[in-house]
Amino acid sequence: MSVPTALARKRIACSLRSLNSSRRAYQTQSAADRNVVRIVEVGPRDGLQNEKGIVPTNMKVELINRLGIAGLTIIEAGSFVSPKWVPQMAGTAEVITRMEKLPGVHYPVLVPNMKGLDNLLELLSTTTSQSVDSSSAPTSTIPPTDEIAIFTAATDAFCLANTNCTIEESLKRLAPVTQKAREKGLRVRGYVSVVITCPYSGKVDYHRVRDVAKELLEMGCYEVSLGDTTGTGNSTTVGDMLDVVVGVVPVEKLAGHFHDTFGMGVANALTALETGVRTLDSSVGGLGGCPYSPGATGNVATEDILYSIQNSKYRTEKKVDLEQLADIGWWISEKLNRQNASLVGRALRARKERQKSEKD
Ligand SMILES: CC(C)(COP(=O)([O-])OP(=O)([O-])OC[C@H]1O[C@@H](n2cnc3c(N)ncnc32)[C@H](O)[C@@H]1OP(=O)([O-])[O-])[C@@H](O)C(=O)NCCC(=O)NCCSC(=O)C[C@@](C)(O)CC(=O)[O-]
Repeated sequence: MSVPTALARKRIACSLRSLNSSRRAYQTQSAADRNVVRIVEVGPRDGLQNEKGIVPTNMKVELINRLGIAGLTIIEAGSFVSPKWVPQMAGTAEVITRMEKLPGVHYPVLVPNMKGLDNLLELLSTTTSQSVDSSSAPTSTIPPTDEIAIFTAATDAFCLANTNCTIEESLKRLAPVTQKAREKGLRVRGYVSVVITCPYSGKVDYHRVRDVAKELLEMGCYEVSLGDTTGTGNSTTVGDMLDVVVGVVPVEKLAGHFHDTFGMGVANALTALETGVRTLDSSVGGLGGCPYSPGATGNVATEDILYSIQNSKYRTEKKVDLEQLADIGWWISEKLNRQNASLVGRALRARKERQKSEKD
C-alpha cells in the first residue's frame, strides 16, 4: 500500500473534519426535521429564461403569485443579468416590484456581477412591495427580495459561454458581489453548473465541482446548488459526483438542480435525498432549459418531485397543494404553447378528465 503524501493526508483530515461537522449538525436534528425537503421553485427564472418569445410581465407576475398561493415557499423570481445575453429576463425589476409578496415566501433573483447587484440594490432602496395575506388587505411593506443567487460552473468552457469569463475569473468577480450583498443584508446562494457533463467539453471532473462548491461556501454563500445543466446524469453518476463533493462540503449546504433531458430528474433527485441532500430545485410543468446548454430540456417538474416523495419519510416544510400546482403547470404550458413536461401533471389531468366523463 502506498503511503499518502502530506497533501493527501491534509485532504483526508479536511474531509474527516467536514464529515464530522456534518454528522454533528445531523445528530442535533430530530428525525422528523432531517426528512424535511426544501423545494426551490425555479420555473419563473430557469423556466422562462429559455422561452423563444418574450413572456409578458403580467404572465410572469401571475405565475409567481399562483405558485406562492399553492404553498411554495422559495420562488426564484428572475435575473438581473445583461438583457443582451438573456433578453427574456429583462423585465425582472418590474416583475418583482409588481408581484404579491406573501409572508414567509422568499423570492431570490440571479445576479451575475456587480452591475446586476447594484441595479437590484437601487431598486430595493426605492421600492417595497405590499405584503399580501390572501385573507386580508395588504398589511405591511416588505422588500421584494431578500436573497440573490450567484452562478459559476465546473468547466471553463461553460463558464465562458454563459458569463464570458473562466471559472477563476468568475469567482474573482463574484467574491465582492457576495460580500456587498451580505453587507446589505441579502442572503447569497451559489450555483455550480454542469456538474456531470459539459455541452462544450464533455465529462466533468467531479473534483472540480467539489472545489468550486467549496469556494462558493467560503465566499459566503449559505448553500450551493449543484446543476446537472445538461440533464445527462443518472443515479450512478449523480451518486458518484455527490460522493466526491460530500467528502469535503457539508451535505446540508448542498442542493440538487436536475434537468430532465434524459428523464432521470426524479431518479437523480431521489439519489440526492438518499445521500443527505435536503434541498431540490425544480420547475412547475418542467419549464425551461439554459440558453447556453443546447439541447437541454427543462428542470425536473415540481409536480413530479412532490409526487415522488408522497407516502415516503420525506415531506415539505409547508404543505404544497399538488392538484393546484398541476393546474398551474397546465395553465403556463398552454399560455406558452408548449407541451406540459410534467408526467404527474399529465396523469392528474387525465384522471380528472376520466372522473368527469364517468360522472357525465
Ligand atoms: C455576466 C455577463 C453580464 C458578462 O457579459 P459581458 O458581455 O462580458 O459583460 P460586459 O460587462 O462587457 O457588459 C456588456 C453589456 O451588458 C451590460 N451589462 C453587464 N452586466 C449587466 C447586468 N447585470 N445587468 C444589465 N446589464 C448588464 C453592460 O452595461 C454592457 O452594456 P453596453 O455597454 O454594451 O450597452 C453576461 O455574460 C451575462 O449576463 N450572462 C448571464 C447568462 C445567463 O443569465 N445565463 C442563464 C443563467 S445560469 C443558468 O441558467 C444555470 C443555472 C443557474 O440554472 C444552473 C444550471 O442549470 O446549471
